Amino acid sequence: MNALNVTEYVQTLGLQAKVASALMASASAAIKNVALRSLASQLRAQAPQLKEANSLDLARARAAGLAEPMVDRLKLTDQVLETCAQGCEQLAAMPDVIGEIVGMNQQPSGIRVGRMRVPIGVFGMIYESRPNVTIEAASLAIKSGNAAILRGGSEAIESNRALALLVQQALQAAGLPQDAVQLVQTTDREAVGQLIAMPAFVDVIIPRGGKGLIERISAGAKVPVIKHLDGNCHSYVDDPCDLDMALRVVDNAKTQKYSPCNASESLLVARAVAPEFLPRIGAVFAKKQVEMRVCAESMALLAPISGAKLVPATEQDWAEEYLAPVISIKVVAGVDEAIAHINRYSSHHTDAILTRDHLHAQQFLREVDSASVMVNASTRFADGFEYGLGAEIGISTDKFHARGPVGIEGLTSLKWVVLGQGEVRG
Ligand SMILES: NC(=O)C1=CN([C@@H]2O[C@H](COP(=O)(O)OP(=O)(O)OC[C@H]3O[C@@H](n4cnc5c(N)ncnc54)[C@H](OP(=O)(O)O)[C@@H]3O)[C@@H](O)[C@H]2O)C=CC1
Ligand SMILES: N[C@@H](CCC(=O)OP(=O)(O)O)C(=O)O
Repeated sequence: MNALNVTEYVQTLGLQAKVASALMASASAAIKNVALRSLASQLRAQAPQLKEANSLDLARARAAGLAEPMVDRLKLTDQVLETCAQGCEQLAAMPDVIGEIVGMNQQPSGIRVGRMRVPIGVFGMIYESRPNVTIEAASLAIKSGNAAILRGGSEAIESNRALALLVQQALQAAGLPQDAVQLVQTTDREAVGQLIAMPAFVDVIIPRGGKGLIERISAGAKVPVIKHLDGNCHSYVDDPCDLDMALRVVDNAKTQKYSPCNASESLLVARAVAPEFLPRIGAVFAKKQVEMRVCAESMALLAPISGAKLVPATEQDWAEEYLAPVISIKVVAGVDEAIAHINRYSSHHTDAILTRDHLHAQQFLREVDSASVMVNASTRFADGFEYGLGAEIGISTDKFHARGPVGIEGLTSLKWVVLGQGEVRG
């Protein structure tokens, strides 16, 4: 496809999505749920074909030397497909919020005023090479009565093509327009440039990705954007703290998976507990070959651990999202310094305090300026499914419209409805 063809191609997707969005907005809850259940059963029935398509992506990624955590997120295993299928079924079982009217109140004039939840229309989404996101985004689009144009990462193109075909078949089987969910079939990045510049067809753009993507979006977007950006997430071990609990939680937050945006990239430790806690967590990281980028005080406490990969931290490390077996570690005076450090260096995605002090916990919740703030829990919980949303579009690092894990409500807006009986304004 040349540049002109890409432009025309994406515009066609936009036009088709716009037409489909009107039909989706008026579709009944029952029909949308039929589509979701049909998609779930097809994900199970077609698992061998989906894994075959996925194996093409995996072979290409490995040949290109993609890092192991990134290969891991590209995989469509039986377990990943089953989780996707269950997610569709859970969404189907959830109440339909479209058309729901809230806050209806009678005014002195006699009119009754409330707000109705409606789909946004068409959303365009650009996301990483994680094929299960295609199903999460498609199923949320269906349930919320929107149309979606999906542009997944290029390493996942074969998997995404196979998944998008199933989604369109499920839509058709339910009598819904198949263009309600369309995949951008080219990996040419020109398509992204076009997708973000079509206000006539696309109501909102949802980018999930790192700094390169956001630069492109900031430079070219002509429609509103809900940013889902990098996660430089912190775990802060306070004084006083249950250090056995902190050990479990920090280990999970860093090492359960290295690629997700909600993995902790930075560990802060209160000075009073550092001599006891740092050697213990350092031994865990050493065993798992996690490189530690450390402040001078941490270095002195961690140096005796055999096999520890220790590197003096630079200023850049405090702001870094590694997405790899690497963590930055800093000793701080206490909760005030921890909060100040987090507000300076965090990407405002998810940050956690591990503490026994109720007032410190309350202070952390109030003062840390991030989309999710947690007490005594792993940052890895920042996830739509874990928050009870059924599925997630991603984790918004914006403050407006939607913040943190975005589910059905984030894909809707509230319009005013006014019910009268012939009242006129005096
Ligand atoms: N907040 C959230 O919900 C999430 C955030 N992330 C963040 O994403 C990043 C990791 O994923 P990674 O794959 O490296 O992210 P990238 O930003 O490299 O890629 C994400 C998507 O954006 C596209 N893209 C990237 N740069 C450009 C550009 N200049 N022009 C057009 N398209 C572009 C990619 O396309 P192509 O395939 O062509 O490279 C891909 O589809 C991390 O920072 C992570 O925290 C990830 C998941 C969820
Ligand atoms: N909310 C998701 C994280 C999604 C995410 O960050 O994905 P990725 O960056 O592709 O590994 C989860 O915890 O599963």
